[in-house]
Amino acid sequence: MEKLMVRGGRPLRGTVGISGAKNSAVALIPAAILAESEVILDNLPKLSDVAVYAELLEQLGAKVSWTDDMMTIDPSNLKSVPMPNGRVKLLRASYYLMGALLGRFGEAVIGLPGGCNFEPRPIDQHIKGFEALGAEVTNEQGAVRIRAKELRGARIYLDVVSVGATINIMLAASRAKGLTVIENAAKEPEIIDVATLLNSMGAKIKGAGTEAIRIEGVTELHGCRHSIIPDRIQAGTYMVAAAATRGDVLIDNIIPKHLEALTAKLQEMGVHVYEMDEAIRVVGQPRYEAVDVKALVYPGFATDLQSPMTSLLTQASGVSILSDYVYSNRFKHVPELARMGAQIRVEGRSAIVEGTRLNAAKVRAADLRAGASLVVAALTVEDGTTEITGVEYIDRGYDRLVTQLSNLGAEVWRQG
Ligand SMILES: CC(=O)N[C@H]1[C@@H](OP(=O)(O)OP(=O)(O)OC[C@H]2O[C@@H](n3ccc(=O)[nH]c3=O)[C@H](O)[C@@H]2O)O[C@H](CO)[C@@H](O)[C@@H]1O
Ligand SMILES: C=C(OP(=O)(O)O)C(=O)O
Repeated sequence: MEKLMVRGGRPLRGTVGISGAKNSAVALIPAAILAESEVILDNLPKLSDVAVYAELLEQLGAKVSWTDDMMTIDPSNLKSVPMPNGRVKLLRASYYLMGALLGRFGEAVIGLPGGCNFEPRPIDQHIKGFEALGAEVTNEQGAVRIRAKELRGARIYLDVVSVGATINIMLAASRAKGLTVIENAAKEPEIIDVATLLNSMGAKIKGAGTEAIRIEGVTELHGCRHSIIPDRIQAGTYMVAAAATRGDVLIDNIIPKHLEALTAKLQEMGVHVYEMDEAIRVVGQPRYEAVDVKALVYPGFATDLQSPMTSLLTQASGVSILSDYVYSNRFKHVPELARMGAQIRVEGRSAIVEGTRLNAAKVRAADLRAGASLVVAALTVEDGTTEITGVEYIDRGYDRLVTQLSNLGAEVWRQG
């Protein structure tokens, strides 16, 4: 079993360049199959989720070539092949094949998605959206079968603000007849990125990034070239790691506005954070104040940064409370951090963290960001080596993690 080994206690120092965003990439790749000709995606992150998605597109008959950070997708010979099982189960974002295939072929059979399972993650709002567009949706032995004779635009009010449902409805509606309005839409930067790609392909989408998105359906979409936005969650994780190790790191090639909630929280703790046009410098300090954090939908504090932030708050003086209002049970990192000596208790949707020194231990990443949280925690440990298993989760979301951390002076390596 592969492990990530971390010998901590060294302040991170230097510059780290951030790759394209996972959560954009895994939506842009399926979006490309709505086109009749070649789509080129630049600034693509090297992640296992992206590799799985490339294979899924190949199974559907697309020609995919991926070199460095560029992927070319030729969907001209695509078919709506049923995918009830297999690799669709490996990632959460396989649900975007539902919207994309529905838009292109009027039908799709896709197994219920996998990905990180910190708690049940329903897709009822995606289904509600497809049905509003005129599709018939049935559940057949764990796979979702969606069929529409004709997709017609509709007004869809989301009962919960959902990134996935907003994007999935946008994908299908871009080829529906007439106007679709998504109300109570999610506003995450990745949604704007997908709308930008679709508009470059010939779609007519307005309002992405606000709570009302208007999509005027078109009959055909064409190929284009698009550069993926930087990964704000990877960037945020390095910001947190720089603060936790009392380092001095320039996080480069990012959009600082996407990280405003984290920047404000770090400053409230006493971390020195300097925003530049496309970079943020984080300078750690000897003492931090405890703070309360509420994970919310964008532009609130990102739930994907809640677990790494928990590790940082073990390094603050006093008691911090982290509450997650997006995923109320996203605390699989807590028992593992406790093995490292952390003083944390979970009450309802909150983790209550008392500042303390951490020690080396053998721990397991139960999901992607729980893994990131363990890496941040391990980097603070002054003596001994922390062994982290569950590396396959971390590989879903961190591009060349060992190289990036080593370049910042950390002692990190993979074993086994
Ligand atoms: C691939 C991807 O982009 N993943 C991100 C995406 O996941 P994902 O798109 O799956 O998350 P959502 O925004 O849909 O989920 C937000 C909340 O709505 C609930 N919900 C969602 C859909 C639905 O049909 N019904 C329902 O009840 C979820 O259980 C959750 O409590 O946004 C999450 C919230 O920012 C991030 O943690 C994930 O990293
Ligand atoms: C939960 C995450 O990803 P996914 O939705 O792909 O499982 C994440 O990126 O933290």
